Amino acid sequence: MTVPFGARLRAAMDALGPLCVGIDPHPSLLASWGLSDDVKGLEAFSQTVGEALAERVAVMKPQSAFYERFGSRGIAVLESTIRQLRSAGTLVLLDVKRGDIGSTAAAYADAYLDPAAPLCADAITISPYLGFGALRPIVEKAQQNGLGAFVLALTSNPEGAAVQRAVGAGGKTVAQAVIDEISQVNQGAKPLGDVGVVIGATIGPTGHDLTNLNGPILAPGLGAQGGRAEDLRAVFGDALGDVLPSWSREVLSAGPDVAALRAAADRARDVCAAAIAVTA
Ligand SMILES: O=C(O)c1cc(=O)[nH]c(=O)n1[C@@H]1O[C@H](COP(=O)(O)O)[C@@H](O)[C@H]1O
Repeated sequence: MTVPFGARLRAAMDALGPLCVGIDPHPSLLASWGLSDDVKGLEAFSQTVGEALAERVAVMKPQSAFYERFGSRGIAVLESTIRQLRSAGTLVLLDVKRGDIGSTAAAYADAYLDPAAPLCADAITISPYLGFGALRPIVEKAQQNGLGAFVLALTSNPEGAAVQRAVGAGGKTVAQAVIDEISQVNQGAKPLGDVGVVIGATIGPTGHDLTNLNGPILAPGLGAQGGRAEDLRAVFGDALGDVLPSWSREVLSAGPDVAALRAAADRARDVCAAAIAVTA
């Protein structure tokens, strides 16, 4: 029987600590690693990050945009990166931020959440701003296949607030309505539901209610965007135990040395684990 994504994620976080490392091969990082800004550089970067961190961190999150830059050859590198990480046993969250009308959302589900698809990951990021209901085909496909999805709720960028914190007819913010929809999907799942939210570590206290979420919370924005582990408690309160802090540039800039990358990831994990433990 397929083990659901939420259970696999909980086990990975318990075994390896609360850490997601993003694979974001920015041109500036390729340059600082001494790599060329081309497919060969992209491939070397991805392989080194995988070699350094696969099996050591709970989740790795390749950012699709940096692979798409190079067209089909970049996508081929993304495919092999996902394969390399998954075969090492690391959970792969593919950051593609998809979201469309239902019939097209179903095609995105086929592209990323079907075990037979070349780009199949353990989970993907999705955007609910065409309506949460339009994402159902993605959520259903994920759950059928023991996979997951993380829905953008309160993003780390300052521009997100105008949309996400707007108050709808029921008196709830748009983000709270999204959180509540996810809570329904995750209801009763043990130890954790398969559908997560994305809430930036940078946003400060907002008063959103995560009590019934019963799902993982991806918290990007640490390091390069100014978020700090010490901020997590103010943002997430009692939900801290389900938070998966995510770091990209801050950790990646320690490369290309494998030992230095590992040390940076260990530091990121340890500061977050300590911040989370304070209130546990
Ligand atoms: O979905 C995401 O991962 C995401 C959501 C969000 O609210 N903010 C955010 O920064 N991200 C992603 O997280 C990564 C952050 O990278 P760094 O700023 O280098 O740590 C990028 O790949 C962003 O696309």
